[in-house]
Amino acid sequence: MLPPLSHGWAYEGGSRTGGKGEVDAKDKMQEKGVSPADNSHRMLPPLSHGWAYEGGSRTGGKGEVDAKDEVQEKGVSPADNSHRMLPPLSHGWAYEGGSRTGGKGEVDAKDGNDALVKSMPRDEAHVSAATLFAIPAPLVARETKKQISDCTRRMFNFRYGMARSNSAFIRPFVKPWSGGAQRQLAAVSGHQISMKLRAGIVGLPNVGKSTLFNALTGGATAQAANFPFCTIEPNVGIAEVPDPRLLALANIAKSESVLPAVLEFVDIAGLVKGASQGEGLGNKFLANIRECDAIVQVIRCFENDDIVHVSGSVDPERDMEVINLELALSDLAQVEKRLQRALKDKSVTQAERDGLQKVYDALAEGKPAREILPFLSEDELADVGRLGLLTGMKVIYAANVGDAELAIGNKYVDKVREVAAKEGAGVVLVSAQVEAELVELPLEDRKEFLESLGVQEEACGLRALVKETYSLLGLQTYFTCGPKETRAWTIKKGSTAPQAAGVIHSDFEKGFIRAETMSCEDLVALGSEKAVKDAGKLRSEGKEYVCKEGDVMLFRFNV
Ligand SMILES: Nc1ncnc2c1ncn2[C@@H]1O[C@H](COP(=O)(O)OP(=O)(O)OP(=O)(O)O)[C@@H](O)[C@H]1O
Ligand SMILES: [Mg+2]
Repeated sequence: MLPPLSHGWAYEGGSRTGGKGEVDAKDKMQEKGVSPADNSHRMLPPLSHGWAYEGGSRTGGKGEVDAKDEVQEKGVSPADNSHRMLPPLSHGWAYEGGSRTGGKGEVDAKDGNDALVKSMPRDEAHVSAATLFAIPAPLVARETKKQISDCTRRMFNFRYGMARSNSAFIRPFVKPWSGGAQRQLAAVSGHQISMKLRAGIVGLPNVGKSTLFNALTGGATAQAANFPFCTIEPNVGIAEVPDPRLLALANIAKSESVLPAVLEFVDIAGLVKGASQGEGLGNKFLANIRECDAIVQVIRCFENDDIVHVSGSVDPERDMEVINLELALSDLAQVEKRLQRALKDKSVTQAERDGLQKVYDALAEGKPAREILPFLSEDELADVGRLGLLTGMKVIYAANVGDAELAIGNKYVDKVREVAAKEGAGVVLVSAQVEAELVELPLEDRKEFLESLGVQEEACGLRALVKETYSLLGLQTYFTCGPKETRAWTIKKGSTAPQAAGVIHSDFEKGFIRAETMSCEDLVALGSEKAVKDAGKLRSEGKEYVCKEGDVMLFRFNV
């Protein structure tokens, strides 16, 4: 029986029913096919506000809870959250928890207007609004499925989950709503949207994935500890793309706020040999990685007898092979299943079947899908392209070394480089351990700490990893810069000025006239827009202009 709450609960996915149900009861829980008595194991904490439970909770199912008054966040007292007061909606809201930096949300609104609620004062938002207000785009009201065009200052409903990391420890995590086919994600702050892409972190158990994830996302969302299968439920978090140019620009414009570009990372359970046959846990969560745009494969390259290696020794080549094989087998199973269905399904075209067959053949020969996908026609790709094949994604190998080796690497890293070179994949040297220590330090001390390790900030670690992911995904940055904010925007390489404008708002693209453009380097070197103009380096670019990395742009548009 549930505690007598004055607001509703929603349950979904039945541990007992096997089906889905939803409850919205004032004081009594009703669930399809489950009598209240059966639910005694579902007792929830007697809170005056809501929680949501998700797979791995004591229900084993999914749920979401509406809160009325305010939201309680793990480790943060309600007083601290006064700025997160929930709006008096008939429909409730839950907020991001665990870390203030991670997660992305869901617009929970009856219609677009319902989603328009109180904004969070900047000074209280310990991280940029970009990270807090990260939501799938285009914004869609959940119930009406209508697109919401005005994204101004909304609060978002974050689903909570309870992950059981081991038998003794239960912690909340943030579960994203991936919005079905809306793969293109965006971060929202104020009235602006920027493109956000996702990278999935995979690797053997206990190699440092969660440690790296936490450092990347600047929080402690994922439990990281020295035992294999520490992570069970996937963690999702947003990493700000570090860019020293932002601060330099913000200083010039005396901007009130600075908003970096963001990338999203997903941390899943470790994969082991035989995962595709159900060994271990990771395979279950590969589905989360299928929604990603790229893969970061963490390879253990540090020696430490205290940290268990599931295979008993450090051997990057073997480890890479195990992981890549499991990814390929998982893809093979996926394509095979789909192919069988497609053969019976009359709505699937012959070209689509051919596409599936070609990919199946390549995978069966031990080739990654990325080798064959570029050779398929658009029609052939239509079906297989939706499968989110893991071996079809670009990979970055993150060679995780001990702190002393971050500057120069070691023999294991050389091995990773050798294998990666054959595949044409990138390698980034990181030390999850160093990164975990770095995020604890105040900004001004980080550089010094890295210098003590003989490391140049940009050359390795998270910055390099994010940068590499960025370039792997074919992305580049441009800036908008003014007294209100300085902001980095993500665009695909080769984007034209109107396309770049469209990342901010579709109206900017539609009504594009010109873009006042200067290079970030010029602006920083000359110190003001006026100086850039006087030096004849402020350009007025038109519709055909292909943006360059680091352009600072001001769009003139007319709608
Ligand atoms: N570069 C490193 N040097 C030394 N120790 C490290 C390094 N990276 C990670 N570790 C340690 O390895 C252990 C495992 O880390 P973590 O929990 O992040 O691994 P994981 O890959 O997420 O594991 P799982 O698959 O079980 O979830 C932790 O104790 C962590 O501190
Ligand atoms: Mg982990």
